[in-house]
Amino acid sequence: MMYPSMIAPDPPLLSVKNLKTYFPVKRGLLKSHVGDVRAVDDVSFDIAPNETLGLVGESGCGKSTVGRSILRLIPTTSGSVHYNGEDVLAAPSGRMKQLRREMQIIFQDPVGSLNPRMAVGKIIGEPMAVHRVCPKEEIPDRVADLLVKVGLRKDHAARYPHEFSGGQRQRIGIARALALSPKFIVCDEPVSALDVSVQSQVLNLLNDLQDEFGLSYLFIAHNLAVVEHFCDRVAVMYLGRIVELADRDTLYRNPLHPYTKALLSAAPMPDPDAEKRRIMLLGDVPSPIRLFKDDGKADTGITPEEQAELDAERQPGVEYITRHSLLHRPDLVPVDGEPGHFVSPSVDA
Ligand SMILES: Nc1ncnc2c1ncn2[C@@H]1O[C@H](COP(=O)(O)OP(=O)(O)OP(=O)(O)O)[C@@H](O)[C@H]1O
Repeated sequence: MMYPSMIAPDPPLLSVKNLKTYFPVKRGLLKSHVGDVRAVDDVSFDIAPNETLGLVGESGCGKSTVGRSILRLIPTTSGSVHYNGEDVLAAPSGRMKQLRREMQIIFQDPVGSLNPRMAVGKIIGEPMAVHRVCPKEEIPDRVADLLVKVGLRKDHAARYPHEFSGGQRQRIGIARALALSPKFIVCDEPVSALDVSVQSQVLNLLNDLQDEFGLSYLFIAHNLAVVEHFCDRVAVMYLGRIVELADRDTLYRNPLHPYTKALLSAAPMPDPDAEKRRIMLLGDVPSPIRLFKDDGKADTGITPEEQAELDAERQPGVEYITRHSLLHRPDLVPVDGEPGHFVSPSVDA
């Protein structure tokens, strides 16, 4: 199988190969196993030192599950994750604790992810104490330095999360992620819950911190416009699989997968001169439990009545793609003449 990884400079900091994370679906009194939600279904990519890879797709396509699987916050089904050449998924618990210092996460919801009963200084200082990164008495100074680095004040350490705005809370979340001097951070929709004006400030902060500390990011977002100025490469995810991967400029200039085209068509882009074809996605995302029939063909799951309903939504001048028609193979094929550009072939219904 062809891996999109080949384009990241060697050796990569993070290498994900054929990652699968399925959640069992259990039904009935006996809780029998009736199938699996294939949240992540054969995903491969690399991230180079100092690089940002964007992972983009609609809600439920499996982006967060990829991030959590890499950090071993949830169990994976199969595949491998290597960090600096080391097998993360097979690391014994003692080693995993050390690896966690280097691999961190910033969550979407700065409110829910900060303990409301802890002062900010404790929230940021606690990981330092647990991992014994320095003598205890040095922790307050380190916390103060981090607060200033993320654009807050030293005296904010004594305050509680509810005393801050959404953007400030996300800065606290970022300071907490930086507390252990990581090299790799999963940024899981870090600006989605923030006002647009605040979003760019937090993105600028993440950019500056990347330069200062040589960080690599897996940047998860549902909005292609957000990742446009932030990511070096972008992977587009649909139904547990990557359907297209390319460096940022290539992807925005020449999107090839119909799903990427539809996402770009829906995203508000800053270039008013660019003539944009309107492409809309129709219908629900198919269930990730059962995507294929026994003969290997795509299970579109659409009845003639549902098809008629979808047809009724159509407007003139707009190209429509039904989400059910977007099932695709897990392998990515290189695009001729565009190094580093990979796209997955569709599965015939
Ligand atoms: N713990 C779980 N148990 C069962 N199913 C789960 C679990 N976590 C996620 N899923 C399912 O896995 C699929 C992928 O979810 P995931 O949260 O990774 O998607 P996402 O792209 O990050 O979406 P969002 O942006 O809404 O978080 C969804 O169908 C979701 O319902």
